[in-house]
Amino acid sequence: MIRIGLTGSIGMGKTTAAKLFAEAGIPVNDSDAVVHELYAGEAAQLIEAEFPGTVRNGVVDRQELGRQLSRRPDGFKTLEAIVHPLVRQREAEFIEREQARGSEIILLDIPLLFETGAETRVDIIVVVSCDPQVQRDRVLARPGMTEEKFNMIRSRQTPDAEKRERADYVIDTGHAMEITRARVSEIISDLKARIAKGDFQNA
Ligand SMILES: CC(C)(COP(=O)(O)OP(=O)(O)OC[C@H]1O[C@@H](n2cnc3c(N)ncnc32)[C@H](O)[C@@H]1O)[C@@H](O)C(=O)NCCC(=O)NCCS
Ligand SMILES: Nc1ncnc2c1ncn2[C@@H]1O[C@H](COP(=O)(O)OP(=O)(O)OP(=O)(O)O)[C@@H](O)[C@H]1O
Repeated sequence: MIRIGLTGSIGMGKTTAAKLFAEAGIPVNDSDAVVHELYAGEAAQLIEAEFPGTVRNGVVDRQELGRQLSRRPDGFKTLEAIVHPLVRQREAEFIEREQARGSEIILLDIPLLFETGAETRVDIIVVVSCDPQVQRDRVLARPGMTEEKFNMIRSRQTPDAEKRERADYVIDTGHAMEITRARVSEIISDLKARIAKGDFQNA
């Protein structure tokens, strides 16, 4: 089974690209979606204990958590120590399920792939990327997003240029959606051809 790791900086189009892979029939594990689930479940009380006032009706209020993190950026380390092991566990369960189903290719959406050394867990790295101005316009248009929060998140992410350099495939998301969709199809076809040629030992 070939594991694709999909990553990219904030607003570069990971979620959109992951949807296109799923539509093309590739099973996808979406880490951000897992975090949303955890924040309404098993992570909530652990986070409330470290960041009092962030849980409302049993669910982590991300705006409030974001506000507290802006005041104490060192809090990211504490938060990640709670969240990342739980995310890893869910990912491992997904991989096991797909292995049992005999899937040929799967996709792991890992926003912090380079930052957390996740390269070793995947066979192929796909990076979504676009012009920084497009990225900025997309992100600042989101409700509740501020320049400060955008800069804080960006400062914790590996720069786009470095991500592109370390990628096996880059998807440029700065143009029409159809171009992104075509690039996703092209990557899948290329991977299938490489699997057929015997390029991967674990295929
Ligand atoms: C900081 C939080 C509260 C902001 O929530 P919000 O809903 O406003 O934004 P969202 O989750 O959609 O993230 C926006 C962007 O920030 C990136 N991001 C999220 N957490 C981090 C982090 N710890 N370090 C760097 N970038 C991050 C995301 O990948 C995305 O590109 C939230 O992202 C969070 O709780 N993060 C900690 C969990 C985490 O590390 N998730 C990402 C990997 S699984
Ligand atoms: N050609 C394109 N490819 C991908 N996304 C596009 C394209 N054109 C416009 N967009 C828009 O850009 C936005 C990309 O946001 P998306 O949520 O996919 O990014 P993300 O990388 O997952 O963000 P985050 O890192 O914050 O989770 C979406 O609103 C999407 O509709």
